[in-house]
Amino acid sequence: MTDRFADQMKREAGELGIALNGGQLEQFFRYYELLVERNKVMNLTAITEEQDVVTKHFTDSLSLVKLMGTEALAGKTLMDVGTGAGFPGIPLKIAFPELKVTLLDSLNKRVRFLMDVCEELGLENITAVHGRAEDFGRNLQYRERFDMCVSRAVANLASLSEYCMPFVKVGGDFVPYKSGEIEEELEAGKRAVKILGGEVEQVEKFTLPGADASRSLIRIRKMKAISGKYPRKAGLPTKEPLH
Ligand SMILES: C[S@@+](CC[C@H](N)C(=O)[O-])C[C@H]1O[C@@H](n2cnc3c(N)ncnc32)[C@H](O)[C@@H]1O
Repeated sequence: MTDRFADQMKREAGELGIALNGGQLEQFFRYYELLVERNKVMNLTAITEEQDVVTKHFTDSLSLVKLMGTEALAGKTLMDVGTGAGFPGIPLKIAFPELKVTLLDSLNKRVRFLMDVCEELGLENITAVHGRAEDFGRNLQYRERFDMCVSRAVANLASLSEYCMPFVKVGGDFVPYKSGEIEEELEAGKRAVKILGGEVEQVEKFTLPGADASRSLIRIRKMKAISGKYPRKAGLPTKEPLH
């Protein structure tokens, strides 16, 4: 691991109130190496420059603590829908080893990559599963079983809520990671959130170190059990978003 990598990772995590030890820094660096290596043969990410990976993938993923704090994450169950190359789920798992994480993606090649990463990094209590959120959300092994569901760069709020809310226990939280101006999307998605038993509780806007682009985390609390009608069959949440 280079000093530059360790310094940047430590500094940016530190600014979030997360103290990473040497083993965790090694895990982040190995993850970065695997990402770049495997990206040569499969499409995992457009961001490959070391400093950008740290800020735009790792630190961005860890920003969940801005909303939830660090204490609230210990020992919780977390579902990451449409995790792709593992964001935000894997950085959260590295930083908070006691989290119990499930990574879900509809592209099997990516899921195999995630399994390799978990094995290489020696991560425990984390599983990567292949399938669509609309199907898993109906499976009783996953339905309303998680304290938290997170998702980054997968769909607009209305569609994404139908993907994610079914996984969250009553009293738990769904937290979408969003970029840019979100007011319109929030307005358009509010009704879907309500239909699915949720309530928008807080919006945390922030910028990443050294960047101007606006990022947002939305905390949506699950207030009541979801109707058996949802999620609708695969494809419908994006084709005909609830409104
Ligand atoms: C743009 S990528 C984002 C990946 C990662 N969350 C990130 O922020 O880098 C979107 C991912 O969502 C997955 N995806 C899209 N629709 C899905 C669905 N209905 N169920 C599960 N995964 C889905 C895709 O396969 C893809 O890997």
